[in-house]
Amino acid sequence: MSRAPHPTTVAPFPMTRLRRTRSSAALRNLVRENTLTVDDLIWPVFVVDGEDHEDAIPSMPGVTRKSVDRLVVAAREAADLGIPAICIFPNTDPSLKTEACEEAWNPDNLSNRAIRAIKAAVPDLAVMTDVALDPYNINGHDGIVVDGEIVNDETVEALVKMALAQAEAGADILGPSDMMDGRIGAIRHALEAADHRNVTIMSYTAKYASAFYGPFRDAVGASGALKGDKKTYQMDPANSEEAMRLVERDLAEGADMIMVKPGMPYLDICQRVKDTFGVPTFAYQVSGEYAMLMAAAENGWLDADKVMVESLMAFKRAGCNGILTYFAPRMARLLKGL
Ligand SMILES: NCc1[nH]cc(CCC(=O)O)c1CC(=O)O
Repeated sequence: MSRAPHPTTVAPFPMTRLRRTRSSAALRNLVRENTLTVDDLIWPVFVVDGEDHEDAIPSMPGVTRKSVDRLVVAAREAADLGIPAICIFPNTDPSLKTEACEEAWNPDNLSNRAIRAIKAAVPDLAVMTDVALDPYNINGHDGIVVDGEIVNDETVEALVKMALAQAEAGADILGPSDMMDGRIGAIRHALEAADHRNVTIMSYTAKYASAFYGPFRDAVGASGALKGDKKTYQMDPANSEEAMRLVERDLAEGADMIMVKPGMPYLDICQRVKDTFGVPTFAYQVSGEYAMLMAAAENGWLDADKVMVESLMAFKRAGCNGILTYFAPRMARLLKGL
């Protein structure tokens, strides 16, 4: 992954034939610049109330919402495959959604129950969370809405309570995905004050206002609630300089890891972040990217395994340390030859 300066010493043809090192699998293996391993994978999962229950998400073929008991089984399987981390997203009962989003910091909410159950059963698997109010918000927004405005500072106070409850439940990685200003610093201070010194923060730093989140919003049941769009807090897809400022800001506030989201349409941002800051950098291959590849595969237009491998390798080439991907178990199985 080290990037040499562009070579100026290439001998002219035919002394140099760049095809030579492509001429056999053995040579290709020798000169390969990047590798994809199971250590690169974080598996996003959906949890729902109930027992021994699982429902399909039509826009995400092969992905299901699972009750906590089933999620624990899936988490154990993921750990057995060598997947280092799982990321939990709750499908909250609509009756629990309010304007103030109090369910977000209920120590016994669905997400916190799932964290506890997984950490008890599979302690070595890192558990990541989503820190944002949308699963609990009657408005479907990531922040508290007052007179039509998504209010920043009140939201940050709520996010701090939510983050602390997740840390108490045993989360290893907190993932603030809300895009409010000042939330990383506020969460970091609160974690230190509560002696959660080793809880890490992977900030959704460059999170764009994207149309690729559609299937996810179906999966967590937020599509119906959301009025309007998220453009006053998520980034404009036209911007790259702004992403650099956000990364610098989040690092200064105490983020341990940086995320770019969505993934495939934003590989330039991944590469820029890694080249500029050299910090642990992750990409989220989001629901719409997964849906797009799987829909084509189900039509027989693309080979699912091949586009999975190629799309995930692209993140490594761009400099990412890892990828949140719904393909995680499938990719892990393929890597193991299963
Ligand atoms: N805080 C919400 C959140 N956390 C992760 C995703 C999207 C993930 C995906 O599409 O796979 C979203 C949706 C949104 O911002 O509307």
